[in-house]
Amino acid sequence: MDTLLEVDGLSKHYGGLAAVDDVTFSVTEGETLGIAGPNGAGKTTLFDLISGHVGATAGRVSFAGQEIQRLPIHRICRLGLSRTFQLPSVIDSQTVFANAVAGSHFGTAQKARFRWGYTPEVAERAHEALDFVGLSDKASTPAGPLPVFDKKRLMIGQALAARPRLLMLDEPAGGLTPPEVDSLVELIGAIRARGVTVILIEHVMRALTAVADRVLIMNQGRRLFEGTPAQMMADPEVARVYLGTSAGGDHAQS
Ligand SMILES: Nc1ncnc2c1ncn2[C@@H]1O[C@H](COP(=O)(O)OP(=O)(O)OP(=O)(O)O)[C@@H](O)[C@H]1O
Repeated sequence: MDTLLEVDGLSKHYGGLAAVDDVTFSVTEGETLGIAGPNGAGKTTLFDLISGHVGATAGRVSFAGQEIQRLPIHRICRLGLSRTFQLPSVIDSQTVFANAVAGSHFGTAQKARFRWGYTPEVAERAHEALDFVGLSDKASTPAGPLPVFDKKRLMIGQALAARPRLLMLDEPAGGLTPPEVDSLVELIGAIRARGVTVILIEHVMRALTAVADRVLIMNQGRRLFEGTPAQMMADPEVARVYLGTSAGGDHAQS
């Protein structure tokens, strides 16, 4: 399989703090990579650097053979890389459908040619994405009052409406009940089955080990470990730095 994402020597410094410090890894097309590590390890900053939300201090990000570290967010999205956020970032005042349209439109290269602001193709992608995440029946309801899992699914729907080759999920299982985590694992399995490459940051060990082919553990901005979920669970350094901590230990029970 071909390499889809290549991260090489990527760093982000905030003054004297190296939030991400010389991180190198790659992701193969069709693979699911899990990222975990203690709070403040630099996981979200790593996502922000890859998706273009934050500029790198040093290093290179290559997506489908093209360097993207200096491209604006919408260009990166239109190349086929979309993401979700740790906290549900849906537009509360808009309907579920309008939220999906926003994601679909963001990922579409063509300019809006219709006076109501989106093309039939954009609407079609939005409907299809809502159907896929199981929110079609709520399409015309406002997003604001939705429960957490619905908002998280909507965020995933928005990202999928952009038709990504690579989907990056930031703590999708955070705040969910155990049955919701099961549904999420199923949903990520269905996304994988479509051939979409997935990178997820996840503290909930049950979710991480269920979906990830490979795991990258970060600590203090650096890569601490890379291997299979089984190798991770047996690694003494990962146990010492992450799984043995209250964060990792508590979440491992979830
Ligand atoms: N805009 C910023 N300005 C200054 N420091 C920042 C900024 N963003 C992140 N940091 C710092 O960078 C480090 C890494 O933060 P980051 O949010 O990437 O960690 P994380 O691994 O995602 O943590 P968590 O699991 O708690 O979400 C932390 O020390 C954080 O305080």
